[in-house]
Amino acid sequence: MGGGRKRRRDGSEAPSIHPRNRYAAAAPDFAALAELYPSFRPFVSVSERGRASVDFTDFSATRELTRVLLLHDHGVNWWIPDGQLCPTVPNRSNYIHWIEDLLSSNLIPPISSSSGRVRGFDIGTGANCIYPLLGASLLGWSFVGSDVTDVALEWAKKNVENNPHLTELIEIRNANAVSLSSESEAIVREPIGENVLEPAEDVAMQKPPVLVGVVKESESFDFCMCNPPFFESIEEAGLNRKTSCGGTAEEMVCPGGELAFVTHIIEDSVSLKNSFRWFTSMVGRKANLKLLMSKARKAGASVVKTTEFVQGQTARWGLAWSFIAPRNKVLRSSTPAKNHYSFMLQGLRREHSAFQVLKSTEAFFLASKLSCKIDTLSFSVDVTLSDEQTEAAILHGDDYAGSLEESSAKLQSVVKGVSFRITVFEQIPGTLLIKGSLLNKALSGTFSSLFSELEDTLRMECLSKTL
Ligand SMILES: C[S@@+](CC[C@H](N)C(=O)[O-])C[C@H]1O[C@@H](n2cnc3c(N)ncnc32)[C@H](O)[C@@H]1O
Repeated sequence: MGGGRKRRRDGSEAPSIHPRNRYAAAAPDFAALAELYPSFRPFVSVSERGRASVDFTDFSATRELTRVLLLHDHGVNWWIPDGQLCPTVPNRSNYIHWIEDLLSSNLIPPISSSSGRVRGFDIGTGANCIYPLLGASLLGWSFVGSDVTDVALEWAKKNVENNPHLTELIEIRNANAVSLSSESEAIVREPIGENVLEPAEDVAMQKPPVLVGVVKESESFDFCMCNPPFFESIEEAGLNRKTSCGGTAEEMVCPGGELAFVTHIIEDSVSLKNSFRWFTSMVGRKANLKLLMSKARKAGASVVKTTEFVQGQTARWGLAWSFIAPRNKVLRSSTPAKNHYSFMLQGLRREHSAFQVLKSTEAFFLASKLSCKIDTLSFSVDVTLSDEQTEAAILHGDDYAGSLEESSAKLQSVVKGVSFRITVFEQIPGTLLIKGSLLNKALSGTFSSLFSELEDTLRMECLSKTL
């Protein structure tokens, strides 16, 4: 997922605009847009060399640019009142295309949808309603967009109604209109994991509903997405003076910041695991991303993926998780099972020594609730699935594509004990080779998907690379 990448000064790969983004080949042509849209003209200045530019520290200029890009390139009529959060169209499109990648990847099987149309849930759609408008106009997806403030709900509805070709596709829902005392709300408020940020979880408990109680019982969605209120205070929100994208306290701030908000989504996702194929959220801090990945795993997610979005001056990540068992990757009669996998980590800094990576590998399997034994002499980690985990992988997972009888017969023949071994080799300083060997052949599907997740996790921790 992602296109060709540039290297940062520290050797890690910088994220790049999604290859299917409308602006991947060429950035918006301000001069041409100013010719076509007189209302945009006052916001465009042309340098002596003839280069047209827009002052991104001017809210009115940013808003007018968004308006003309949505109109010119997407056929969408759009407006927001002064001060509301103003989205940048190319940046927001990257999140939509990443979800498109997740949906089309073979990682997990599709859910059956009655209409055949992709259906998404945008948590906190804002007055700008940007994700439903982009998803519906670019890809024909349908959406429920939720919010809690009067201004967001009023303007999101206006933005939908002003586009009659999209009104059938987008429903705006007031998350506060659901009863907080509903039974479903009580079901979800069981914190996940032990001791990972209890204060944030406590704060999340007092917040308005996010998914549970807002999603109706009979509903199912291909994905949810969210650009959460990132900050704990409006002072923290006001730190980026290089752009003026507006944003009121209600939009940008929530008690506990993004960590509490996304924790709330993860907690809700446990109760709604069968109602969504993918749960996703944007995350603004790398330290939070790591914590949230671990929370999703502790909550029982079977797949956790991340990406880094190109987002101007500020870094932003995408986090996705699912409870659906990963698809069968091997063990079809025509596909021989693969017993060895490997990948390289290059351009590592000193703190990412072979020992540290070995410890991170151990932490990854422990977070996935697997038992493992680290050997610091041979630089290896042996991973063992319990009998129950092995049974679940074979009978309910996708490690075997045969009938129930065949699966049971296979179960009898499974050799119990160490399932696979991960070894870390230092090739040259700054380059590590990670090898995985399957010792219990019955678990090749589980092994291949866990190894691919380990690769994603180590790359994210060590290299800041899109996964
Ligand atoms: C950072 S803004 C994102 C707006 C828009 N999606 C965007 O990307 O520009 C966060 C939004 O979440 C909304 N919000 C806060 N708590 C919420 C909740 N419990 N349920 C739904 N929306 C919520 C806020 O009102 C705000 O509009």
